[in-house]
Amino acid sequence: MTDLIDGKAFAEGLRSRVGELAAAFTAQTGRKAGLAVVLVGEDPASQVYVRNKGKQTVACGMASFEHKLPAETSEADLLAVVEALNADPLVDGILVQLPLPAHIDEQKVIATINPDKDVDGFHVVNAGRLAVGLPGFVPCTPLGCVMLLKDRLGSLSGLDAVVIGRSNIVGKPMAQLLIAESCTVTVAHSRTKNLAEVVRRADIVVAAVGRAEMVKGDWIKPGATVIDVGINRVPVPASAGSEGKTRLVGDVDFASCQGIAGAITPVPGGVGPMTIAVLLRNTLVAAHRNSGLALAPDAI
Ligand SMILES: Nc1nc(=O)c2c([nH]1)NC[C@@H]1CN(c3ccc(C(=O)N[C@@H](CCC(=O)O)C(=O)O)cc3)C=[N+]21
Ligand SMILES: [Mg+2]
Repeated sequence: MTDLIDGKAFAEGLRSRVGELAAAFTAQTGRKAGLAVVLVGEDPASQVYVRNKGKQTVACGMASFEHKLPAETSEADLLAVVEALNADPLVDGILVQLPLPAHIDEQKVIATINPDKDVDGFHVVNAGRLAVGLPGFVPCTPLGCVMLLKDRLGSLSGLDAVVIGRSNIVGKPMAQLLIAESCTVTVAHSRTKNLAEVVRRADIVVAAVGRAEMVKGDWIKPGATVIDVGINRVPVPASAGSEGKTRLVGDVDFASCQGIAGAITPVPGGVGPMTIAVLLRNTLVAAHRNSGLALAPDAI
């Protein structure tokens, strides 16, 4: 039997703890913890995420500041918005929605965010802190994955983990976090030889390649825990009334893992909701640090 890892339910629990601590923060400081989200352009998927983030931020008792800028916004104007948010004492966390339009240098924008407001954990200072084991902000998706893994497995020490994907946003920080949990970590990617065989060694598989249903059930060691980070919108197979319809699938072929994996995250309802919940958690941590207030490291 393959268990379902219910990321949606876990994320709800995390958000309710964040909500309680956010209320305590407001009682202590007389203000709400604040998250600013900057969206450049009109990408429909990005608009959905930004709207969900805004709603969940408010539902947790935090302040949401949304900055929607036209697709033609110049890099200089975007940098000026980020600098204004850096200087705003009501803004604890800043998220600039990626990807940005092609005429804007993403690295330059990320480098402009104050690392202590970088709740995405994308700034090189936070990547460096993670790499050397200093406290800092950890990217939300991989941190959410580790929370789900520890909830399922307890200690991860000594387990073989294979991360498929080497992005700065998921694959690399995921590998760092799993090393910190004392896993034996392999980072596989599009050039990996014998990928199926490499994945077959894993007790933990984290799929973050961005290719719909690429990881097949016969790549999975029986009983392994499978975390699917992929969010791919694919056309629904042709049938009456299905024209133009799409559905979300992960990077893992979910159906073929049934009866083989010990546990698997679904898409939707797995890692996605955790990403937003961890973002709110990081924002609350930022609010405490930036106000000089203590928050126990294991409080959330
Ligand atoms: N600076 C920045 N930080 C991000 O964290 C960031 C970003 N840019 N750009 C876009 C990606 C994508 N992302 C998701 C968040 C939640 C879901 C999520 O909640 N997904 C739901 C389904 C949502 C749906 O139906 O489309 C689920 O998996 O159940 C998905 C994707 C954050 N991102
Ligand atoms: Mg890759």
